[in-house]
Amino acid sequence: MFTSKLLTLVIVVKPQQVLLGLKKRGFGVGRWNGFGGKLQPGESIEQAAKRELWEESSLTVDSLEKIGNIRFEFVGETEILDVHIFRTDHYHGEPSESEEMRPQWFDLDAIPFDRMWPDDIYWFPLLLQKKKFQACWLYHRQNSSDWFMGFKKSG
Ligand SMILES: CCc1c(NC)nc(N)nc1N1CCCCC1
Repeated sequence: MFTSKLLTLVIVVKPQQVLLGLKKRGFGVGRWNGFGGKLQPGESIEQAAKRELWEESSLTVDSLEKIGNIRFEFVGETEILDVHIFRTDHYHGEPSESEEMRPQWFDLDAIPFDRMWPDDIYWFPLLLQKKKFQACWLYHRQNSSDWFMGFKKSG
């Protein structure tokens, strides 16, 4: 019996750079990623995305563009992560470090894919080209830390 957990992910883009945060604790610690997390009761996905962006980077946005959806299944686990991905090119404020994340701007030709989740290299180019995408990934542990990843037929 599978359950799915809704998660948000916001990628902030400016003409030649993308904003990523270094996860300082918890799930995905040590990886650079967009800003996001879980929904709170009564929140829409977009409201949660804006709240998480504010909490993790101090940025606020007027609008978010829904650009993708990726479902992650982890072999041996019954909870599927259903990640709704947003892009924004307009934001207010300056990125500042939070307890969760240390924000940093990266040139588009220097995105640290080797220190991000392994699936990102497949969909970041689509996000940067403003192409919408859907994906299903199957992860399974090869040893204590590494994750092997394969495409999983959607559905
Ligand atoms: C684990 C799912 C995941 C992932 N692949 C595995 N890749 C990226 N970039 N972000 C992810 N989330 C984004 C929502 C918050 C949890 C981590």
